[in-house]
Parts: sequence; C-alpha cells; structure tokens
Amino acid sequence: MSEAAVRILKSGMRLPPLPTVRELVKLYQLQALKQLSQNFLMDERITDKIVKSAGRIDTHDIVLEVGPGPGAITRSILRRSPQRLILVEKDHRFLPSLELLKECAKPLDLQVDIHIDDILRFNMEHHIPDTTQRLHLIGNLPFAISTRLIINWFEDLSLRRGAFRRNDTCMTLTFQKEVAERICANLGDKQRCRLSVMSQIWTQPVMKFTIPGKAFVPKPEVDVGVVKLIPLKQPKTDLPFGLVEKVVRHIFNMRQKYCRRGYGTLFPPQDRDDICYELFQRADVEDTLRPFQLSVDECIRLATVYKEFIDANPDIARYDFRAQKNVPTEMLSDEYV
Ligand SMILES: C[S@@+](CC[C@H](N)C(=O)[O-])C[C@H]1O[C@@H](n2cnc3c(N)ncnc32)[C@H](O)[C@@H]1O
Repeated sequence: MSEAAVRILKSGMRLPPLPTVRELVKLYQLQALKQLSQNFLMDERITDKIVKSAGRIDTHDIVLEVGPGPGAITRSILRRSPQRLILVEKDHRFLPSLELLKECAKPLDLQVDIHIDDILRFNMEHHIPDTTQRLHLIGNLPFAISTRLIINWFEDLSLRRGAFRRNDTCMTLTFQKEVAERICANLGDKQRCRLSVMSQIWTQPVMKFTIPGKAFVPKPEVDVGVVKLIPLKQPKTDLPFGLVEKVVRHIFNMRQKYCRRGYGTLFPPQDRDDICYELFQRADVEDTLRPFQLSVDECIRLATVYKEFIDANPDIARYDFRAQKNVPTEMLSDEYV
C-alpha cells in the first residue's frame, strides 16, 4: 500500500461517518437488543484508544474484531491499516454499514471479510488457514458471552489451536469493570477468583483503562474495563485444560473457607480428609490459606498432585460432588466469581 493511501485512510477521509444516536435508535431499535448485549461506542477518541491498547499493528497483520456492530472500533482499526480485517457479527442488521466500510477499504488494498456468525462457533482455522501473519483479537465484547469466550480461548491457547497456533496472538477486549478487575486481580486482592487464576495461567492480563458507562449508547448499568491479555511465551502448566479448570473451580467453590474445603470436594466424603492431608503435603501448600491467598503456582501444584492421584485411582476422577444430595445452590453455579 502506498504511503499516500495510508495517509488518506489514517485521516479517515474515505470512511463514512458513524450513524448518529438518533439514526442508531431508528435503524436498530436499540431497546429491543438487550439479549445481544448491544452497547455502542460513539466516541472515536475512545475507540482509537482501545485499538492503540492492542499495540503495534503492522501492515502485514490480521485483525479479527468481535461484534463490530455499526463499526466504530472498525473505523479505528482500519485507520491502522492491517492487511486483513475479519469482522464477526451475529446481528445481520449491521451488514449494510459494514459492507460500506468494506467498499471504502477496497481501493486501498485492505481486505475486509464480514461474517454474520456467532464468535463462539467461529472456526478460526478454517477462516485463517495461514499462520505466517500475526493475528490480533479486538472487541467491545457483548457482556453476555465475554467470560465464556475468553475461557474458550484459554483452552485454545493451552492446545495451541484456533487463533492461537502462533504464540503472539494478543486479545484486547472490554469487560464489565468488575470482571476486568477480577481477571487482573493479584494474589491477596479481594477480587481474586477462579477467573484471575485461569487468566494468569496462560496469559499476562493488563488493565489498560476504564470507560465510563455513559460513553455507551444505550448506557449500561456498569463501567467497562479494557484488558489486554498477552499469551505467556511459556504457559505456567501443560496439564490438560479440563483438569486444571476442574481443580481451580473446586478450590474457589468455597471462597471464604480454607482452601482444603473446596479442594476436598474433588473426593468422596469418606476419604476426603485423609486424601487432602496427603495431597496438600505433597504439593507443599498450606491447607488453611483462603482461595484468594493461593498463588497460580500453588493452584497448579494442587492440580498436579490431583492428576497423579486420579492416575493411580481412576474411579475417583468420576466422583461428582455436585451430583450428591444437599449441595448448596451457590456451589452448583458455573459462574466465574
Ligand atoms: C457491546 S456491542 C459493541 C458494538 C461495537 N463494537 C461498538 O463498540 O460500538 C457488542 C456487539 O457484539 C454483537 N454480538 C453479540 N453476541 C455476539 C456473538 N455471539 N458473536 C458475534 N457478535 C455478537 C452484538 O450484536 C453487538 O454488535
């Protein structure tokens, strides 16, 4: 791409203006779209800042944007001139505005692929078969799927598949502020939870900045945090994702209790105390710490000794605490709190 073309694109001259709030309301009947978590950003300074948080975007890079909606962040990405921009949007009503952006980018050799699809089912390897180009994942995520999406992506990261066949695919994403703080929470922070540990096993999460709820249309009830998740060159473990997820989930099931209480629910009640005593000794972890006081390494050591134990006692792997009678309802939840 010529320098002149890059200049034109960067100046935004060729990009159509964003629809006004009135047009948005008319076009997309905003009130009706709560189920798709549609809260739009209308301020280019904020969308530019989100894209800037992704770091350097090269003219050889690919960017995948989740949920572009009417395309405010999309415009900011286009001004950074990646080689290819992939848009995955579930709501087909945005197709005309996105097609318009695609048309504007065409004379500048900038490839824009629009997929009306669900990001949770989007096949990265099919749509991005080549791994020679660096990929950036960017999105003002729908709140309703944000946690599920990153957990799916951590699993892909652990298996080096999907968007993570290269180890330099960063995610720059928005979350409800409280969720963003949990993702980044350090050892001992009161927000420290299962999501903090899961995020920090495979990535280094960095809180970039917060966006007040009033910057969105319609205004959500919460503020929003922008987090960049940088894959660790050397993940903290190569244990199977499902096993780590299970152990961390059990540990954090009883947030206020000693960590041995939640961990103990991995085992049938009759042997629980003895097994826990032995495994905490073997893992060299203090069993009276509260879950939020456990480091990522300690959680991994507890997962490692659990794996050794079930390899020797395969029946125990099938034990399902939640299938037992009188389990408190909060412990049946899969919520990442
Ligand atoms: C919070 S809005 C952000 C819109 C736009 N990027 C912005 O910042 O103004 C979330 C967007 O994600 C879309 N969306 C919701 N669920 C989705 C899914 N499962 N897959 C892809 N897009 C989805 C919504 O239709 C909406 O356009």
